[in-house]
Amino acid sequence: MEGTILTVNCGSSSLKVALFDAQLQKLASGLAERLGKDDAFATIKGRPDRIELTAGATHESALRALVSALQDCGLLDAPPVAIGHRVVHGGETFRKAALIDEDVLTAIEDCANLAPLHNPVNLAGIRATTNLFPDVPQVAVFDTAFHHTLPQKAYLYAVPQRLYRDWGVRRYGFHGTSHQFMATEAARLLGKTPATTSIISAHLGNGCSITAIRDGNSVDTSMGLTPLEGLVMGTRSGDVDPGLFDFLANKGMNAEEVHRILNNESGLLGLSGQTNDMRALCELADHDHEPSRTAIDVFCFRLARYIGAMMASLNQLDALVFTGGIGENSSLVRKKTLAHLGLFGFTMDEELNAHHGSISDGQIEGADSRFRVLVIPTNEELVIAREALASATPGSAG
Ligand SMILES: Nc1ncnc2c1ncn2[C@@H]1O[C@H](COP(=O)(O)OP(=O)(O)O)[C@@H](O)[C@H]1O
Ligand SMILES: CC(=O)OP(=O)(O)O
Ligand SMILES: [Mg+2]
Repeated sequence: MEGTILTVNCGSSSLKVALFDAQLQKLASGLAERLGKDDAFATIKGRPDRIELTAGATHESALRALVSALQDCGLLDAPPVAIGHRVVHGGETFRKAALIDEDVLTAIEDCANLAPLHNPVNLAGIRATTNLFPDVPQVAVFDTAFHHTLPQKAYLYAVPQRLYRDWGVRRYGFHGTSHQFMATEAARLLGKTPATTSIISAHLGNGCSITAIRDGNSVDTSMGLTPLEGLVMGTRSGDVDPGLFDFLANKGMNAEEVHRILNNESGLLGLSGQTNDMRALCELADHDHEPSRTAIDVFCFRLARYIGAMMASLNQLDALVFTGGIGENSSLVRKKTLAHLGLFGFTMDEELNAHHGSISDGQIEGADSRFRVLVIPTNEELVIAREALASATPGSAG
């Protein structure tokens, strides 16, 4: 079949789009940043000129500008055949991608109280593309869907069960499209099928999460009710003692302030006092900036602890996989993390770790390692495009 598939990933102040052909080859991608601010702008990858956006540009106006830039490139002369949207929280309602109609929109709205930072902007993106392309099928692809196989022992918090029954308080997990892609890619690289492959997938981007995947199914993951739990992230704390809330309340802080500290001012940024950007932190650490070293140490140690914890959910481990901007690019983070895991039998090949980019199979473990360790670039957009095509035009996608 012919035609293109547009994918849309709306973040709080950014918007990422990608365009694929019907064979799921990427044709173009674009990014709008600093939305809502005076200096909002957009770019199409590979093109030097910035697309100026009006001050305070919304997701809708940015999307319109990016679509018209794609049209100027001759890539979107006809409307796409399907549009896939990343939707962060699908609660317990969505176990797979859903073709968007009024009921689905209402259900996504209902999940918004579980992800107040993410779902409302995801909905804004859906409304924007609906206005631009009213006749094109739109598909919601949920971060949480891949984790619907979590067993109860992994998703229940040890709090009164009525919190789960009445309000849906449980662990959901996120970054599902990336973890799912890792399961498929790792199986391919190992010459196996996903259904018989068990991995630990570490997605380390601005948001970070780790998932134990047993025979292709998510069986434990580090993020919980919201994308705040678990690993140290760019600006999010990950795990803290829940007693901290009390403590800060007694210091006079309200819920909003505590939320801001833990979501926006913590993680690598909070520890280093400088930046949430791992690349910049590595440079600072090279120049003996002690707080940056500390930030990297805490990040890697937390990650190593979680890798250990994920082993409890598996009965075999075919590979530990690193992905996301940090996982794919930071040899230092991989090295420091694996250094904590000698007792499990992990070893690393320094050369392979430093130069994995030139090696197509992604291998970085040492010859004597008990387990394979792989570096695999993630491709959430491809998963979204594939799901969108499959849901919008059943029978056409492989
Ligand atoms: N060469 C590199 N070395 C270390 N960190 C890197 C490198 N390249 C990118 N990163 C880090 O990856 C993170 C962004 O990851 P990415 O997956 O692109 O984020 P997002 O979650 O927004 O998609 C940033 O912390 C960035 O500094
Ligand atoms: C759910 C989540 O953490 O997403 P991101 O990594 O895009 O912030
Ligand atoms: Mg990314």
